[in-house]
Amino acid sequence: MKVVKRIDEVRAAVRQARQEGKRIGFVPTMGYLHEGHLSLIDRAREMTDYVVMSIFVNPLQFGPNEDYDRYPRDLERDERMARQRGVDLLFAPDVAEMYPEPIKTTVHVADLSAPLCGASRPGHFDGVATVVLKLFHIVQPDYAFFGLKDAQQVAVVSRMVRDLNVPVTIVPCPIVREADGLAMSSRNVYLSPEERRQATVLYESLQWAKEAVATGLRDWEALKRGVRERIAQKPLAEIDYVDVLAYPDLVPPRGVPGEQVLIAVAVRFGRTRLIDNALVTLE
Ligand SMILES: Nc1ncnc2c1ncn2[C@@H]1O[C@H](COP(=O)(O)OP(=O)(O)OP(=O)(O)O)[C@@H](O)[C@H]1O
Ligand SMILES: CC(C)(CO)[C@@H](O)C(=O)[O-]
Ligand code: BAL
Repeated sequence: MKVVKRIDEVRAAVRQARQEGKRIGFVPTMGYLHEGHLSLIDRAREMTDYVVMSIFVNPLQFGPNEDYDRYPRDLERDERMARQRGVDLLFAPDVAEMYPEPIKTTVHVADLSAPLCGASRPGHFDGVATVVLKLFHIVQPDYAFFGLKDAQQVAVVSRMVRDLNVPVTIVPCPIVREADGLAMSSRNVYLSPEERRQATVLYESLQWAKEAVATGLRDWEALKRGVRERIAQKPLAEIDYVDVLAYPDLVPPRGVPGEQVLIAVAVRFGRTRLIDNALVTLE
């Protein structure tokens, strides 16, 4: 595995791989890798011949009172894990390489950026869309792999790619969970042992909601209430949002057969904000 910090080094390595006839796969991350990230590498290796991973904690997508400064970072460990899992090129730029001057051009994906995490983190998805488009232009991948743990991010990035004719195929990948159901996340390391125990309520309440929809519940307010009540039973949990929206348009569901419905939650435990979701296709 080659590790590079500069954009021109990425371009040279990818040009070479392409000349060798290889299909390019791309896995963008913010690092502090776990099995969720590594599952994206596995998928990329199945579908492509040359896997590029980026590790960049993007300041543009963090609000002023969020955890940019304390976001967990360990590049040495990440390098080891990425190499072991079969990444070909690891791109780990610093902020000055990605943003050499204050950025004047940003990407805003209307409507899809507004609800859910967009409402609690104003400007977040503009920061995500902007850095992802920059990374796509730097790497020029054929396929890019994103986890459905960030289902809204998948919707935003897919729409950006469609609207702006970016020549890349977005591959959404399933959520990887701990044995007790908690979705893997770099932020899980912030949790105290007691918070970690109570955090399983996200998955448990989503499982209940999935089951309720499968057995015919179509009253979305009642569904949200049920999820909220379950989460509220945990004393350390503070709900940010519980929402039910059609996917990927993120509008109120019509409740018709074949429609995909996203049940999404964000919950704070102390200073740690966790997200999780379930996608169900209506019968
Ligand atoms: N548990 C998971 N299962 C599948 N994909 C995941 C999982 N966690 C993260 N990903 C995906 O990995 C990519 C990089 O995400 P990121 O580096 O933000 O990791 P993260 O663990 O989600 O961090 P955080 O939860 O702190 O935002 C994204 O496409 C994200 O959806
Ligand atoms: C896609 C991404 C790497 C952009 O910074 C980030 O939002 C993430 O890790 O999901
Ligand atoms: N996984 C989304 C990155 C963030 O929380 O900023």
